[in-house]
Amino acid sequence: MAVFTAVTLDDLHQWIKQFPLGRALALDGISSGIDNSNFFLTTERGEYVLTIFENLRFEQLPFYVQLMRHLAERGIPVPAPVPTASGELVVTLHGKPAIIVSRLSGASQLDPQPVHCAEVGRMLARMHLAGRDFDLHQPNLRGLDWILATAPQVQPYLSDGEAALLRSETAFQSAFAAGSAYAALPRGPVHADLFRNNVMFEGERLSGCFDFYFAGVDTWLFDVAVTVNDWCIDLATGVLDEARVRALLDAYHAARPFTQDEQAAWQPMLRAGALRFWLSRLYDLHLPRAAELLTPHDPTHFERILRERIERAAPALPL
Ligand SMILES: Nc1ncnc2c1ncn2[C@@H]1O[C@H](COP(=O)(O)OP(=O)(O)O)[C@@H](O)[C@H]1O
Ligand SMILES: N[C@@H](CCOP(=O)(O)O)C(=O)O
Repeated sequence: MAVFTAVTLDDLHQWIKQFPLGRALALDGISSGIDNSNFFLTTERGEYVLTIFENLRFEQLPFYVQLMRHLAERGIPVPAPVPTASGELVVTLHGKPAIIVSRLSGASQLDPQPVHCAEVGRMLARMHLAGRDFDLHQPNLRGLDWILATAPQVQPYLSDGEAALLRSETAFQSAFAAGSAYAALPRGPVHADLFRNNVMFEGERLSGCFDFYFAGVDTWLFDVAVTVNDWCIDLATGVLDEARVRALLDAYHAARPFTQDEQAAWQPMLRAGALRFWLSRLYDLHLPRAAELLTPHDPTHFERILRERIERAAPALPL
Protein backbone atom coordinates (compact mmCIF):
# COMPACT_ATOMS: atom_id res chain seq x y z
CA MET A 1 0.00 0.00 0.00
CA ALA A 2 1.29 2.31 1.02
CA VAL A 3 1.22 5.83 1.61
CA PHE A 4 -2.01 7.08 3.16
CA THR A 5 -0.45 10.45 4.06
CA ALA A 6 1.59 12.16 1.32
CA VAL A 7 4.84 13.85 2.35
CA THR A 8 7.24 15.87 0.19
CA LEU A 9 10.82 16.98 0.73
CA ASP A 10 9.52 20.55 1.05
CA ASP A 11 7.32 19.39 3.95
CA LEU A 12 10.48 18.21 5.71
CA HIS A 13 12.69 21.23 5.07
CA GLN A 14 11.85 22.95 8.39
CA TRP A 15 10.38 19.90 10.17
CA ILE A 16 13.60 17.84 10.02
CA LYS A 17 15.60 20.56 11.85
CA GLN A 18 14.25 19.30 15.20
CA PHE A 19 16.36 16.15 14.60
CA PRO A 20 20.19 16.01 14.61
CA LEU A 21 20.11 14.61 11.05
CA GLY A 22 21.09 17.53 8.86
CA ARG A 23 19.08 18.34 5.74
CA ALA A 24 16.64 15.89 4.15
CA LEU A 25 18.06 14.93 0.75
CA ALA A 26 15.64 12.27 -0.55
CA LEU A 27 12.27 10.78 0.41
CA ASP A 28 10.71 7.68 -1.17
CA GLY A 29 7.35 6.17 -0.21
CA ILE A 30 7.42 2.46 0.67
CA SER A 31 4.71 0.48 -1.13
CA SER A 32 4.53 -2.56 1.19
CA GLY A 33 2.97 -2.56 4.67
CA ILE A 34 -0.73 -2.01 5.33
CA ASP A 35 -1.05 -0.11 8.60
CA ASN A 36 1.08 3.03 8.36
CA SER A 37 2.67 5.45 5.85
CA ASN A 38 6.37 4.58 5.56
CA PHE A 39 9.14 6.36 3.66
CA PHE A 40 12.83 5.75 3.05
CA LEU A 41 14.52 9.00 4.13
CA THR A 42 18.05 10.07 3.20
CA THR A 43 19.59 12.94 5.16
CA GLU A 44 23.08 14.41 5.43
CA ARG A 45 23.68 11.99 8.33
CA GLY A 46 22.56 8.78 6.63
CA GLU A 47 19.64 6.45 5.74
CA TYR A 48 16.44 6.31 7.84
CA VAL A 49 12.77 5.31 7.74
CA LEU A 50 10.05 7.85 8.43
CA THR A 51 6.78 6.36 9.69
CA ILE A 52 3.50 8.25 10.02
CA PHE A 53 1.03 6.31 12.17
CA GLU A 54 -2.42 6.10 10.57
CA ASN A 55 -4.26 4.16 13.29
CA LEU A 56 -2.24 4.35 16.53
CA ARG A 57 -2.68 7.43 18.71
CA PHE A 58 0.17 9.31 20.44
CA GLU A 59 -0.61 7.78 23.82
CA GLN A 60 -0.42 4.25 22.36
CA LEU A 61 3.12 4.66 21.02
CA PRO A 62 5.53 5.01 23.98
CA PHE A 63 5.57 1.28 24.78
CA TYR A 64 6.41 0.28 21.21
CA VAL A 65 8.95 3.01 20.50
CA GLN A 66 10.68 2.78 23.90
CA LEU A 67 10.88 -1.01 23.51
CA MET A 68 12.57 -0.62 20.12
CA ARG A 69 15.10 1.78 21.68
CA HIS A 70 15.67 -0.56 24.64
CA LEU A 71 16.31 -3.56 22.38
CA ALA A 72 18.48 -1.62 19.90
CA GLU A 73 20.67 -0.39 22.80
CA ARG A 74 21.19 -4.06 23.77
CA GLY A 75 22.33 -5.15 20.34
CA ILE A 76 19.10 -6.68 19.04
CA PRO A 77 18.85 -5.83 15.28
CA VAL A 78 15.74 -3.65 15.46
CA PRO A 79 15.18 -0.07 14.18
CA ALA A 80 16.63 2.49 16.59
CA PRO A 81 14.29 5.49 17.03
CA VAL A 82 16.04 8.85 16.49
CA PRO A 83 15.32 11.36 19.29
CA THR A 84 14.87 15.05 18.57
CA ALA A 85 17.35 17.55 20.06
CA SER A 86 14.95 17.82 23.03
CA GLY A 87 14.79 14.02 23.47
CA GLU A 88 11.36 13.35 21.96
CA LEU A 89 10.95 10.03 20.10
CA VAL A 90 7.44 10.67 18.74
CA VAL A 91 6.66 13.96 16.97
CA THR A 92 3.82 15.34 14.82
CA LEU A 93 3.78 15.47 11.02
CA HIS A 94 0.64 16.47 9.10
CA GLY A 95 -1.29 16.23 12.36
CA LYS A 96 -0.37 12.58 12.97
CA PRO A 97 2.20 10.84 15.19
CA ALA A 98 5.49 10.20 13.41
CA ILE A 99 8.89 8.71 14.15
CA ILE A 100 12.24 8.43 12.41
CA VAL A 101 14.16 5.19 12.89
CA SER A 102 17.39 3.73 11.56
CA ARG A 103 17.08 1.91 8.24
CA LEU A 104 17.87 -1.79 8.40
CA SER A 105 19.62 -3.55 5.53
CA GLY A 106 18.55 -6.70 3.72
CA ALA A 107 15.32 -8.15 2.40
CA SER A 108 12.55 -10.45 3.57
CA GLN A 109 13.11 -14.20 3.21
CA LEU A 110 9.66 -15.51 2.31
CA ASP A 111 10.83 -19.07 1.54
CA PRO A 112 12.89 -19.78 4.67
CA GLN A 113 15.14 -22.78 5.05
CA PRO A 114 16.29 -24.33 8.36
CA VAL A 115 19.29 -21.98 8.45
CA HIS A 116 16.99 -18.94 8.39
CA CYS A 117 14.70 -20.46 11.02
CA ALA A 118 17.70 -21.03 13.29
CA GLU A 119 18.69 -17.36 12.95
CA VAL A 120 15.15 -16.28 13.83
CA GLY A 121 15.02 -18.61 16.85
CA ARG A 122 18.36 -17.34 18.13
CA MET A 123 17.39 -13.69 17.66
CA LEU A 124 13.98 -14.22 19.31
CA ALA A 125 15.54 -15.76 22.42
CA ARG A 126 18.03 -12.87 22.64
CA MET A 127 15.15 -10.40 22.22
CA HIS A 128 13.22 -12.01 25.09
CA LEU A 129 16.27 -11.96 27.37
CA ALA A 130 17.07 -8.35 26.45
CA GLY A 131 13.51 -7.33 27.33
CA ARG A 132 13.65 -8.61 30.92
CA ASP A 133 14.69 -5.21 32.32
CA PHE A 134 12.35 -3.14 30.16
CA ASP A 135 10.39 -1.04 32.63
CA LEU A 136 7.20 -0.17 30.72
CA HIS A 137 4.25 -2.56 30.84
CA GLN A 138 1.46 -2.99 28.30
CA PRO A 139 -0.46 -6.25 27.88
CA ASN A 140 -0.61 -7.99 24.52
CA LEU A 141 -3.60 -6.13 23.07
CA ARG A 142 -4.44 -9.19 20.93
CA GLY A 143 -4.33 -11.58 23.89
CA LEU A 144 -7.09 -13.73 25.38
CA ASP A 145 -9.14 -10.76 26.65
CA TRP A 146 -9.26 -9.38 23.10
CA ILE A 147 -10.14 -12.81 21.69
CA LEU A 148 -13.05 -13.25 24.13
CA ALA A 149 -14.33 -9.74 23.33
CA THR A 150 -13.90 -10.07 19.54
CA ALA A 151 -15.15 -13.61 18.87
CA PRO A 152 -18.84 -12.76 19.50
CA GLN A 153 -18.58 -9.83 17.08
CA VAL A 154 -17.58 -12.03 14.13
CA GLN A 155 -19.78 -15.04 14.98
CA PRO A 156 -22.81 -13.74 12.98
CA TYR A 157 -20.71 -13.72 9.79
CA LEU A 158 -19.37 -17.27 10.08
CA SER A 159 -20.43 -20.58 8.58
CA ASP A 160 -21.67 -23.23 11.04
CA GLY A 161 -18.30 -24.99 10.88
CA GLU A 162 -16.31 -21.81 11.48
CA ALA A 163 -18.62 -20.74 14.30
CA ALA A 164 -18.35 -24.12 16.02
CA LEU A 165 -14.55 -24.07 15.81
CA LEU A 166 -14.35 -20.52 17.14
CA ARG A 167 -16.62 -21.34 20.07
CA SER A 168 -14.79 -24.54 20.99
CA GLU A 169 -11.31 -23.03 20.65
CA THR A 170 -12.08 -19.91 22.69
CA ALA A 171 -13.44 -22.21 25.41
CA PHE A 172 -10.33 -24.40 25.21
CA GLN A 173 -8.00 -21.39 25.42
CA SER A 174 -9.91 -19.93 28.39
CA ALA A 175 -9.48 -23.20 30.28
CA PHE A 176 -5.79 -23.43 29.28
CA ALA A 177 -5.08 -19.86 30.44
CA ALA A 178 -6.77 -20.57 33.80
CA GLY A 179 -4.45 -23.51 34.48
CA SER A 180 -1.36 -23.70 36.70
CA ALA A 181 0.99 -24.56 33.81
CA TYR A 182 0.05 -21.35 32.02
CA ALA A 183 0.51 -19.25 35.17
CA ALA A 184 4.05 -20.60 35.54
CA LEU A 185 5.16 -19.65 32.04
CA PRO A 186 8.00 -17.11 31.77
CA ARG A 187 6.85 -13.84 30.28
CA GLY A 188 8.02 -10.39 29.26
CA PRO A 189 7.91 -8.06 26.23
CA VAL A 190 7.12 -10.02 23.06
CA HIS A 191 7.01 -8.94 19.39
CA ALA A 192 3.81 -10.98 18.82
CA ASP A 193 3.87 -10.54 15.01
CA LEU A 194 7.24 -11.94 13.95
CA PHE A 195 6.09 -13.07 10.53
CA ARG A 196 8.47 -13.54 7.59
CA ASN A 197 7.59 -10.08 6.23
CA ASN A 198 8.78 -8.41 9.43
CA VAL A 199 12.31 -9.84 9.36
CA MET A 200 15.15 -9.11 6.95
CA PHE A 201 18.15 -11.14 5.88
CA GLU A 202 21.35 -10.54 3.95
CA GLY A 203 21.90 -14.01 2.53
CA GLU A 204 21.79 -16.36 5.54
CA ARG A 205 22.48 -13.60 8.10
CA LEU A 206 19.50 -12.06 9.89
CA SER A 207 19.97 -8.31 9.48
CA GLY A 208 16.92 -6.92 11.23
CA CYS A 209 13.33 -7.14 12.38
CA PHE A 210 10.71 -4.43 12.67
CA ASP A 211 6.97 -3.68 12.97
CA PHE A 212 6.70 -3.75 16.79
CA TYR A 213 3.18 -2.38 16.75
CA PHE A 214 1.55 -5.55 18.05
CA ALA A 215 4.15 -5.94 20.81
CA GLY A 216 3.14 -6.32 24.44
CA VAL A 217 3.88 -8.25 27.60
CA ASP A 218 2.87 -11.89 27.23
CA THR A 219 4.33 -15.38 27.61
CA TRP A 220 7.55 -15.83 25.64
CA LEU A 221 6.13 -19.14 24.43
CA PHE A 222 3.26 -17.34 22.68
CA ASP A 223 5.85 -15.41 20.66
CA VAL A 224 7.64 -18.66 19.74
CA ALA A 225 4.34 -20.23 18.68
CA VAL A 226 3.36 -17.26 16.49
CA THR A 227 6.79 -17.38 14.84
CA VAL A 228 6.78 -21.16 14.24
CA ASN A 229 3.26 -20.95 12.74
CA ASP A 230 4.56 -18.61 10.03
CA TRP A 231 8.21 -19.64 9.46
CA CYS A 232 7.96 -23.43 9.70
CA ILE A 233 4.91 -24.47 7.68
CA ASP A 234 3.87 -25.69 4.28
CA LEU A 235 1.92 -22.61 3.19
CA ALA A 236 -0.73 -24.58 1.30
CA THR A 237 -1.65 -26.90 4.18
CA GLY A 238 -0.34 -25.35 7.42
CA VAL A 239 1.48 -28.61 8.14
CA LEU A 240 4.69 -28.10 10.11
CA ASP A 241 8.03 -28.81 8.43
CA GLU A 242 9.96 -30.76 11.05
CA ALA A 243 13.43 -29.66 9.91
CA ARG A 244 12.53 -25.97 10.15
CA VAL A 245 10.73 -26.41 13.47
CA ARG A 246 13.72 -28.24 14.94
CA ALA A 247 16.14 -25.58 13.63
CA LEU A 248 14.16 -22.72 15.14
CA LEU A 249 13.45 -24.39 18.49
CA ASP A 250 16.97 -25.76 18.96
CA ALA A 251 18.55 -22.37 18.26
CA TYR A 252 16.11 -20.64 20.63
CA HIS A 253 16.73 -23.28 23.32
CA ALA A 254 20.50 -22.88 23.02
CA ALA A 255 20.14 -19.17 23.84
CA ARG A 256 17.29 -19.41 26.37
CA PRO A 257 16.42 -22.95 27.50
CA PHE A 258 12.72 -23.80 27.52
CA THR A 259 11.25 -24.73 30.92
CA GLN A 260 9.29 -27.86 31.88
CA ASP A 261 6.14 -25.72 32.11
CA GLU A 262 6.72 -24.54 28.56
CA GLN A 263 7.06 -28.16 27.43
CA ALA A 264 3.58 -28.85 28.85
CA ALA A 265 2.10 -25.72 27.29
CA TRP A 266 3.61 -26.01 23.81
CA GLN A 267 0.79 -27.71 21.91
CA PRO A 268 -2.02 -25.48 23.32
CA MET A 269 0.15 -22.41 22.71
CA LEU A 270 0.54 -23.22 19.01
CA ARG A 271 -3.27 -23.32 18.88
CA ALA A 272 -3.42 -19.96 20.70
CA GLY A 273 -1.11 -18.40 18.13
CA ALA A 274 -3.23 -19.71 15.25
CA LEU A 275 -6.50 -18.59 16.88
CA ARG A 276 -5.21 -15.06 17.42
CA PHE A 277 -4.49 -14.44 13.71
CA TRP A 278 -7.49 -16.40 12.40
CA LEU A 279 -9.70 -14.11 14.49
CA SER A 280 -7.95 -10.84 13.56
CA ARG A 281 -8.22 -11.75 9.87
CA LEU A 282 -11.91 -12.67 10.27
CA TYR A 283 -12.48 -9.32 11.97
CA ASP A 284 -10.64 -7.37 9.24
CA LEU A 285 -12.63 -9.24 6.58
CA HIS A 286 -16.12 -8.86 8.08
CA LEU A 287 -15.71 -5.64 10.10
CA PRO A 288 -12.97 -3.65 8.29
CA ARG A 289 -11.69 -0.47 9.91
CA ALA A 290 -12.88 2.73 8.26
CA ALA A 291 -9.31 3.36 7.18
CA GLU A 292 -8.98 -0.18 5.83
CA LEU A 293 -8.56 0.36 2.10
CA LEU A 294 -6.89 -2.89 1.31
CA THR A 295 -7.64 -6.50 0.71
CA PRO A 296 -7.27 -8.11 4.14
CA HIS A 297 -5.18 -11.22 4.64
CA ASP A 298 -6.96 -14.58 4.08
CA PRO A 299 -8.50 -15.92 7.35
CA THR A 300 -8.75 -19.44 5.92
CA HIS A 301 -4.95 -19.72 6.09
CA PHE A 302 -5.07 -19.61 9.88
CA GLU A 303 -8.24 -21.71 10.12
CA ARG A 304 -6.26 -24.46 8.35
CA ILE A 305 -3.31 -23.97 10.73
CA LEU A 306 -5.56 -24.11 13.79
CA ARG A 307 -7.30 -27.29 12.64
CA GLU A 308 -3.89 -28.81 11.85
CA ARG A 309 -2.53 -27.97 15.35
CA ILE A 310 -5.63 -29.51 16.93
CA GLU A 311 -5.41 -32.69 14.89
CA ARG A 312 -1.65 -33.30 14.88
CA ALA A 313 0.94 -32.79 17.63
CA ALA A 314 3.85 -30.54 16.69
CA PRO A 315 7.46 -31.57 17.32
CA ALA A 316 8.09 -31.21 21.07
CA LEU A 317 10.24 -28.48 22.55
CA PRO A 318 13.87 -29.56 23.05
CA LEU A 319 14.67 -30.73 26.58
N1 LIG B 1 13.60 0.21 9.81
C1 LIG B 1 13.41 -0.28 8.56
N2 LIG B 1 14.47 -0.53 7.76
C2 LIG B 1 14.30 -0.98 6.48
N3 LIG B 1 13.08 -1.21 5.91
C3 LIG B 1 11.99 -0.98 6.69
C4 LIG B 1 12.08 -0.52 8.04
N4 LIG B 1 10.81 -0.37 8.52
C5 LIG B 1 9.96 -0.74 7.52
N5 LIG B 1 10.67 -1.10 6.42
C6 LIG B 1 10.13 -1.49 5.11
O1 LIG B 1 8.81 -0.97 5.04
C7 LIG B 1 7.86 -2.04 4.81
C8 LIG B 1 6.57 -1.75 5.56
O2 LIG B 1 6.89 -1.73 6.94
P1 LIG B 1 5.79 -2.32 7.97
O3 LIG B 1 6.23 -1.92 9.35
O4 LIG B 1 5.55 -3.75 7.69
O5 LIG B 1 4.51 -1.51 7.48
P2 LIG B 1 3.25 -1.18 8.40
O6 LIG B 1 3.75 -0.05 9.27
O7 LIG B 1 2.18 -0.78 7.45
O8 LIG B 1 2.94 -2.44 9.17
C9 LIG B 1 8.56 -3.29 5.30
O9 LIG B 1 8.08 -4.43 4.63
C10 LIG B 1 10.02 -3.01 4.95
O10 LIG B 1 10.27 -3.35 3.59
N1 LIG C 1 1.03 -10.40 10.31
C1 LIG C 1 -0.35 -10.56 10.72
C2 LIG C 1 -0.90 -9.23 11.22
C3 LIG C 1 -1.25 -8.23 10.17
O1 LIG C 1 -0.35 -8.28 9.14
P1 LIG C 1 0.60 -7.01 8.81
O2 LIG C 1 0.93 -7.17 7.36
O3 LIG C 1 -0.19 -5.74 9.12
O4 LIG C 1 1.81 -7.13 9.74
C4 LIG C 1 -1.23 -11.20 9.64
O5 LIG C 1 -0.63 -11.58 8.60
O6 LIG C 1 -2.44 -11.38 9.85
